[in-house]
Amino acid sequence: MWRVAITIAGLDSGGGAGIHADVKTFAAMGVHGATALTCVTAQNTYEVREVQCLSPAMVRAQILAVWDDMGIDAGKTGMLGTGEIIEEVAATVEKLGFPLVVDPVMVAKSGAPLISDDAVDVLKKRLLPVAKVATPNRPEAERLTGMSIASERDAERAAEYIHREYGTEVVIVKGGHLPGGEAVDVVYYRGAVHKFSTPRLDSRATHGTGCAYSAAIAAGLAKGLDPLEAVKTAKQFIYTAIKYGVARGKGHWAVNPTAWVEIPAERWRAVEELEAALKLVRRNAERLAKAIPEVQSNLGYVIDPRYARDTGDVAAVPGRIVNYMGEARPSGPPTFGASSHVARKILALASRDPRARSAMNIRYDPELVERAKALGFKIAVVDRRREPEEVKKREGGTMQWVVEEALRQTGGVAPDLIVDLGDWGKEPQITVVGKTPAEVVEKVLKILS
Ligand SMILES: Cc1ncc(COP(=O)(O)OP(=O)(O)O)c(N)n1
Ligand SMILES: Cc1ncsc1CCOP(=O)(O)O
Repeated sequence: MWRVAITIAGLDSGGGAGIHADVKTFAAMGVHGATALTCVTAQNTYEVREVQCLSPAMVRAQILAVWDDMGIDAGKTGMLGTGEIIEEVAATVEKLGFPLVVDPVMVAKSGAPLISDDAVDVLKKRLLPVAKVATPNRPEAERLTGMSIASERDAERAAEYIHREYGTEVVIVKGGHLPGGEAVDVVYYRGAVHKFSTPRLDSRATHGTGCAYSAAIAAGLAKGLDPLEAVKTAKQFIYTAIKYGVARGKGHWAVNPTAWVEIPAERWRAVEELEAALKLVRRNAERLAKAIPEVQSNLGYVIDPRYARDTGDVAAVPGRIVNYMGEARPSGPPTFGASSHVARKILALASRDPRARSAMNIRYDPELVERAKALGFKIAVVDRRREPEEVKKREGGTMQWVVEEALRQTGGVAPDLIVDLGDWGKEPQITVVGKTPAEVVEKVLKILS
């Protein structure tokens, strides 16, 4: 059954925080996202320029319009703007009774206030008592408790205080603003303290973190998860959203809630496409056997370069494509991390030209190069004997150097072929490059015909 979660929050015109972050999160977590907009902000990754809030009655009307039609399984609040809006939201949620996650948003990452000073008191006295979960960060918890928080122990005390003083059932003091190699969230729930941690990411993409995290918890509650299960999943979710943030803008880049579903989808797609290309290899096994070098061949395909970090993100053939009794034969099914050489070349290529996501190494033969030339393929020729000694010594440096040399010749656009003339003890070979593995195999077949 479809579950419905509502975000009662502000709009960030830059799309990084507020209702954009929340609705993306709801979608990625598989619940239907509804919204009750509180305020519009003219905002980007580095500043809030203007703020205009709706009337409390209009906020209530949005919540009721959703409630009267679909019902609401859980909700969350973000930027509420004014004390009057907070009053109205608290009264409405109290009446309807759905579980509410309160992200007590006070200040934007860029430093602009998102709630009036007098409203903080209303938030404490009216909204926190009707909330099931509250997710203050360190400065917000300090403002709600009047305590100074410098350690995990302080965070525990603050969480317990918020529960005791305001009656919120589950209080999470987030660890993002505390020092340490791990980001530890301290959760007070039913008289006990629980901790959830992930490695601290040194990332510029933190705009919208609190929004997406609280939305992920609300999505979990909407699905009927126990609060601790919801927090555990939300913690992994926000780690991924920060790690694969939206690298655009001059300030704090936006978190990327869609990474949660886009990365698994990308990995699935890469394997499917590689499998199809390997079928093409099997159908042309005799012809392709002539292209297999001494070191054997591999055919790799990297996931969308926005998400590619290392060779674990490149699907290839474990045990390579071998020449078995005059037939090209893939030794195993497409697997991530199965290639080192070809994968490193692909990573270097795709980081410069995102369309170049697949490659296959084949035997060097001047005749094949001539045929490729006649076909109009773009060719770069790299003499590895010119590779600087310090690059040779660096683990994995050679593949990167070969690609950089090739791209230097083609003005940064990936060529169809990189001809590597080899070195002492290094077999010369040709790397055929393309957008997809099927395109690469087609190119190899054309050169061989
Ligand atoms: C409209 C709107 N709502 C909330 C915020 C807060 O987002 P951010 O500045 O990224 O802070 P965290 O929520 O991540 O702690 C905002 N800027 N705009
Ligand atoms: C050994 C070697 N050297 C350059 S390509 C190649 C074969 C494919 O290697 P990998 O399976 O690591 O991609």
